[in-house]
Amino acid sequence: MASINIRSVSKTYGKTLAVNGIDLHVEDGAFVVILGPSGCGKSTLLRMIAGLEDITSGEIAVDEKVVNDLQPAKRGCAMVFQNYALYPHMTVAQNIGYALKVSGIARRDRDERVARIASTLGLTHLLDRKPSQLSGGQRQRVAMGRAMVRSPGIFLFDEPLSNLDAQLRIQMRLEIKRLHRELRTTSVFVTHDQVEAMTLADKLVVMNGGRIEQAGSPSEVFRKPQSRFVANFLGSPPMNFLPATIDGSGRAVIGGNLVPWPQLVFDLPRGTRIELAFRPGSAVVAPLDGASAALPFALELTEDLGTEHHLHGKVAGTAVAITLPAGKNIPATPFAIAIASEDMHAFQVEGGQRVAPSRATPETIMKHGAAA
Ligand SMILES: Nc1ncnc2c1ncn2[C@@H]1O[C@H](COP(=O)(O)OP(=O)(O)OP(=O)(O)O)[C@@H](O)[C@H]1O
Repeated sequence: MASINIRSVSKTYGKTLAVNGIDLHVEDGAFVVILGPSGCGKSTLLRMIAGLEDITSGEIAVDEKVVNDLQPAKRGCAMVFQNYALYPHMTVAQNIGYALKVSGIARRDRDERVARIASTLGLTHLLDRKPSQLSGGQRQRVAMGRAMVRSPGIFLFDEPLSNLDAQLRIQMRLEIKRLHRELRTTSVFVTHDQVEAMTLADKLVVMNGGRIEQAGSPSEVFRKPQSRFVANFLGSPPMNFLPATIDGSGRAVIGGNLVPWPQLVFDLPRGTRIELAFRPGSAVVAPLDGASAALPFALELTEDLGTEHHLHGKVAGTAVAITLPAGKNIPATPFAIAIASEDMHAFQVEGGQRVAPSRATPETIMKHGAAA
């Protein structure tokens, strides 16, 4: 096993800045997932760790040894690709054992190791088949076996599940999780699938435009997104964003009305444009009586998904979607939606950074008025 230290790493292709000053520490035995939209630089970063791309500036160290100029084979990394990259003319056993053969390991040792790995991955009965005689999931397992056979210090996964159908994806995801629990090999896994990222990661790294937007435990990143980009990227259905303006006393105004949360006082100049944001599942139906901390909701459309209802409508002219558990009654009359103040996030329009309300004290509530 090994740790990885990435320090101020950048990569340019001609005029394209693919990776822009990344700092990242991957602890020994950790499972780090790099998540981001297409083109954000995640594969380039992974390929630089593997040694398949030169580093334009900065350094990458494995166990504190700088590997910038080290050949891929000497870095102790094994990579699993999206397209499996199996040798079509070799059997499963030969594919898995190839790296051992090349490095001169004796036949008996080789067979033993291949048999052990095949058994771990449930491939024993397929050892004599060629890749063309395997399903997508089986091929992916062979690719994993080929990576595991050299007992690398680091596994690098480049979207390994994206060619599989939905059911197989879930199955392989669980298998990768089980294998990591068993082997504890330091792993870096690149994906644009947020469910994969949330379920596999010890540490989740969200990338955008060649930079890290946020890194932390999946629940921390989900619960406390540090930027509008992260807030919008994680969660399905996505977060709702309500444009608001800060008034002279630090309170947010939406559609000409003061928001009904006295706790939400921001240390921002009057006129600053922000967005208040909440997850669809954070809202509950409330009476439209003006007494509760709730926003009037103009319902337009309801979708019944069996386990939950999706309610689409508007709050002060902005499209909003909320989810309610199946079995909850949807009022026929106009209603409001209530959201706990701690479930409300706020982001500056300028730059998209998270803004925290200044600490609400009884004095601030007295000063600004308890509108709730
Ligand atoms: N060999 C190359 N030559 C020129 N530009 C490249 C090369 N490889 C990648 N890029 C560019 O670098 C940026 C990052 O690409 P990269 O493949 O790392 O993104 P990604 O996040 O892995 O995307 P995807 O999820 O689509 O694979 C993109 O703008 C891409 O077009």
